[in-house]
Amino acid sequence: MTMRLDYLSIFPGYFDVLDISLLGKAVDNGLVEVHAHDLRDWTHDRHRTVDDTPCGGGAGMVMKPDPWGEAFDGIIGIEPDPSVHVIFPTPSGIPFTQSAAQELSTVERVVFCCGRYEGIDHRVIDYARTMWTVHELSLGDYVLNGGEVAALAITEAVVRLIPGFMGNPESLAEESFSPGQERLLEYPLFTRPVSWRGMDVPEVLMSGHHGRIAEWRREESLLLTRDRRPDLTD
Ligand SMILES: N#Cc1c(-c2ccc3cc[nH]c3c2)n[nH]c1N
Repeated sequence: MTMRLDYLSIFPGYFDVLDISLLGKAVDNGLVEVHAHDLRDWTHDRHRTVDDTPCGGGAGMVMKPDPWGEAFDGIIGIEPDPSVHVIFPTPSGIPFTQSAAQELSTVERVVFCCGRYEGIDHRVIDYARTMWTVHELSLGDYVLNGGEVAALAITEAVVRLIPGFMGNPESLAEESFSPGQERLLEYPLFTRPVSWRGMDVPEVLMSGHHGRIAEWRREESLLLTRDRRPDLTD
């Protein structure tokens, strides 16, 4: 399966980075197909206007619905298709989680709508919900200036789960938040040299005793999770 990823933004250059590193390899291997679009290509005035003042007053500007609608028509089409997943990164969205990444990794087409200013006219989201499967997702409780960075983070979390992307799929199984990990944070990692600036790798990890190593790692995960993410232990 090839996953097609579209990005709608007034800063499409943000997505040039998708041509490098592992993601670039996924593109070369035909696992993903990436298309970034400049929302201003669907404006018709001299200034290529995409924003206007908010109805009801308030600070900042709101993204006009017209360019989004015409971009949808051009990029996705005018017929409803629930197999297309449209993602609106937004601070008011549902927290993005590993399980959401897992679900999205099986989808064939994802369109990211990256807002700027104070956000996008709500009718754009309402319209998208009549046509496609819509996800309003938040990366976390902090404020970004737009949806592009969130779209990149969601992309990386999703694409790495596509079968065939990771050289060694077993490495996915032990990561924090992986299914079956009891929602435990990953244990501390070490590699050579065994001694570095007066600090040694824990002896148990050099013992070759797999049972004790597994026990040490689980205990470390439990301690870390209890200390940093007690919410995961509920
Ligand atoms: N996802 C997400 C976000 C955002 C975000 C997303 C889109 C826009 C458009 C204008 N400002 C934005 C902030 N802030 N914090 C998050 N976790």
